[in-house]
Amino acid sequence: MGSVTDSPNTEAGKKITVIFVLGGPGSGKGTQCTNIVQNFGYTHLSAGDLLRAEIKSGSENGTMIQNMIKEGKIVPAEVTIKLLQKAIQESDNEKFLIDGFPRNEENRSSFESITGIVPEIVLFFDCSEEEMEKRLLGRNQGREDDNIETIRKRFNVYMESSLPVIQYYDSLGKVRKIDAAKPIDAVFEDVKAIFEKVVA
Ligand SMILES: Nc1ncnc2c1ncn2[C@@H]1O[C@H](COP(=O)(O)OP(=O)(O)OP(=O)(O)O)[C@@H](O)[C@H]1O
Ligand SMILES: Nc1ccn([C@@H]2O[C@H](COP(=O)(O)O)[C@@H](O)[C@H]2O)c(=O)n1
Ligand SMILES: [Mg+2]
Repeated sequence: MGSVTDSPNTEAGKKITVIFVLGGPGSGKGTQCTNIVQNFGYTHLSAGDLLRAEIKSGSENGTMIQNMIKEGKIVPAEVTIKLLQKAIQESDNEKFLIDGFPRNEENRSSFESITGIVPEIVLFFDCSEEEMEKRLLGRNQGREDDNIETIRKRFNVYMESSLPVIQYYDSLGKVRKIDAAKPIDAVFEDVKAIFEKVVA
């Protein structure tokens, strides 16, 4: 990986299928990715989880990443893309759910120019802010950004920077919008219907 090729989603001779999983903070991206992995054999790469692991690893970028996450800001694309590339290269799988990425225009355009990978489809979990706030405040996973002050900042970043990326993919006909306000099992029924149509 690292350069644009004639066959954009090809890495070391294997065809890579990438699905971006987008939606607001707390819309249920991680929850549904777990279900998709169990049922459809994808590997789940959460950009947020990779960044949190980078902090824990004691990397030189750790303090910068931690400060950005506390403020609900988007880490420079170059950092997140390196983590995603490494995870893709180290995996034996060819099918990836990339959760929480691209989060802004810089994420999107840098990923495309650096990797040449284009998503097969983009899953968009659509949920009201009121419901997402309730879920995040009840999540109880010890995340430093699940407090009301940071949650509000994350919502602002989502509206200003992430929604335009979803709109961009919608203009390309790639977005599959899901009503994420339903109960978890009902959301997964809708997700399944979409995946049954995706060519493996
Ligand atoms: N459909 C749902 N109905 C009710 N609760 C849900 C639903 N989906 C997920 N949850 C719960 O909401 C919380 C947030 O879900 P999850 O971590 O999957 O969201 P996320 O989109 O990955 O959030 P983030 O962007 O912050 O990582 C979790 O506690 C999860 O159990
Ligand atoms: N592409 C991304 C994804 C995430 N971040 C930072 O991580 C925080 C948590 O992300 P989740 O998807 O786990 O909610 C997010 O608020 C950002 O600070 C990022 O910078 N770039
Ligand atoms: Mg998540």
